[in-house]
Amino acid sequence: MLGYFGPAGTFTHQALQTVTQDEARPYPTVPAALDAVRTGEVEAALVPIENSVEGGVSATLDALADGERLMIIREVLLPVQFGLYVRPGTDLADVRRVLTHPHAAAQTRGWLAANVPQATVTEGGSTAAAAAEVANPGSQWDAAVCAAVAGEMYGLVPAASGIADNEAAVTRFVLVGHQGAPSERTGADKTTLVAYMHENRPGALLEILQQFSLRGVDLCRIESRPTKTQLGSYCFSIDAEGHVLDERMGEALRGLHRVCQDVVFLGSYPRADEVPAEVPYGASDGEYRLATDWLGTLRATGRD
Ligand SMILES: O=C(O)C(=O)C[C@]1(C(=O)O)C=C[C@@H](O)C=C1
Repeated sequence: MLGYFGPAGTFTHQALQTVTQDEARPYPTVPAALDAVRTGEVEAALVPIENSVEGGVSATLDALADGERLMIIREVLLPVQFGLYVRPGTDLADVRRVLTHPHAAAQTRGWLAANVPQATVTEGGSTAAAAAEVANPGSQWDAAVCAAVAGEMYGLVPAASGIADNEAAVTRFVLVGHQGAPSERTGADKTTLVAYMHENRPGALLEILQQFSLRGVDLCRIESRPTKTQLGSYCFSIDAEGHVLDERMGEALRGLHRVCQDVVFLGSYPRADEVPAEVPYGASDGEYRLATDWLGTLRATGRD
């Protein structure tokens, strides 16, 4: 059984339905969904990790970095569109209190300010949980920012549709399972990790970046997250193009291990867009192996 950030009707639920129709178990928060994987209640869980407008989902980045180790098995991309959903009979002009997920609030901030300037927006739970709450006849909330699927599922009607400030927004979700052998290498892969520096000193971040750039590995995402030990202490959450089985990625990880205090490997898995990695000159597996063989001969015989 799979788990997901729920309840039914969240964008995460919709993303899950693009990969399986099997019954799955909803969890009210991302940490709860990931803990259910840790306890074995579910085999794996789908959670949001990044949005093209709002950036990384901190709850997910932190829950993956902390606690018993988990691994990303695959990723799913979903275009996200929002509507303002109300109980039947409520007009846009009557909307005073709006409830939604923080990422959804951020992606509709401009529209809400322009079209319901009288409303206050409260962030919490998920978009679908907000719809379920608004559906309550005695609810203190007048409207939810959510997907059409969620609005309809909980018996609400749209006071407005297509309210995203950026219509091309896409959210990326990851299916997270137990630590184990990484997913198979496809040639169009991503690797996710968290790098902890030894100490805060000049050039430490540059040193981390150099491990990738020297080996021709492109980064798709890098974000600093607090280590939560003290103010000003940060680690780096990174998505890099390629698989841990790629020679250049292996070299980059070896380099990171030498210069970092800790490197948390969170998986190598196929890219949802299936775009193959661009391997720069001198960075292919064949070229790495030739160089290793050459050095081996040199060391053994002195001949190049
Ligand atoms: O609340 C939901 O529906 C979610 O699936 C979460 C989430 C997010 O965390 O980014 C997913 C997609 C949207 O960007 C807004 C909210």
